[in-house]
Amino acid sequence: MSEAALTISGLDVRYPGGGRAVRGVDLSVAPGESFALAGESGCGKTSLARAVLGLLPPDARCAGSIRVGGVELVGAPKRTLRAVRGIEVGYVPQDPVTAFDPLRRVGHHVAQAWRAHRRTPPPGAVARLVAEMGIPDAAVRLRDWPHQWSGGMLQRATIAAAVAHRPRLVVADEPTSALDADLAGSVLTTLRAASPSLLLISHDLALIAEHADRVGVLYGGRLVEVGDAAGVLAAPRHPYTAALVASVPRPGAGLPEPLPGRPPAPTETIPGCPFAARCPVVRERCADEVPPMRDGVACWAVSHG
Ligand SMILES: Nc1ncnc2c1ncn2[C@@H]1O[C@H](COP(=O)(O)OP(=O)(O)OP(=O)(O)O)[C@@H](O)[C@H]1O
Repeated sequence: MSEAALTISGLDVRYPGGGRAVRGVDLSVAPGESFALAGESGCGKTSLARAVLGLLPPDARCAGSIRVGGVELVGAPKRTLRAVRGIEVGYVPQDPVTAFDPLRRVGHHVAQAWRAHRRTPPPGAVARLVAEMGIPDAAVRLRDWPHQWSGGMLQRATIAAAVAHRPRLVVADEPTSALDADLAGSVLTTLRAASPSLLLISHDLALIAEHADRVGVLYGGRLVEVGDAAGVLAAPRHPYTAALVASVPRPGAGLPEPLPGRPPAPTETIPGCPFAARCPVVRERCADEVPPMRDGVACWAVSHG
């Protein structure tokens, strides 16, 4: 079997003040795979993505292991993280408009992918790459200013920059949240086709079902369900995933059911299942024992009937 593009084991991310945003997460992304992380706001998706990119704030603490292409990133010196980021791991930001300097031409931004590593883009490479992302007349259009491009075109340019060095993995944190719904699908199709493997952060379950091979659902910093994306979202097994799916409005499906209560704060110490306080099928042991991940679900009610 070929080596995973990304292997995360026992990952914890803590912020000053005791906030534990990610708690003991294990996951891996295979070469060629698109893996999505889903969950409510505050569940730890961005903290996990930033840990992989080596972009956590300096006072954040990371424990456990993150391996990309055999290189351990947790505890690695800044020099190693800089060498990996942009070369082994590409990054597609959330909002393409703010990612561009309005006073620099679009081509300058894409060429930064080389300059950031003290390299010069080979002749024609920037235009070729941007054309591959579906921008017509790329060589000419690269001389435009960012305001002359639409949000969808700019996001395609950031994808071009993210894959310039043929990384093992692309990390994209809500890459379509600033785009119209009709553009989101086509940009994700481009992103997926351009990425050798993809860690996609999104709260849009419909986009995940369509554009990810597997999904991991995070709740209170813990992974509660992992599996085939379309399958998990069509027939969720964890009560939290089921509640998340039921809270999405769907045409012709009546009113969505809002999720009652609030997710736990990262500063809370929760001895058992993080979802216990909101769970419709809660058992006695859920309050005291963290359910282990079994067969893709971390839930006492599912794994013990
Ligand atoms: N720099 C920080 N210092 C302290 N706490 C932080 C910091 N960044 C994030 N947090 C907290 O960690 C928790 C997880 O945040 P994170 O941004 O990773 O979640 P998320 O699922 O990506 O949410 P969103 O979708 O809103 O971005 C939240 O409670 C957040 O307030």
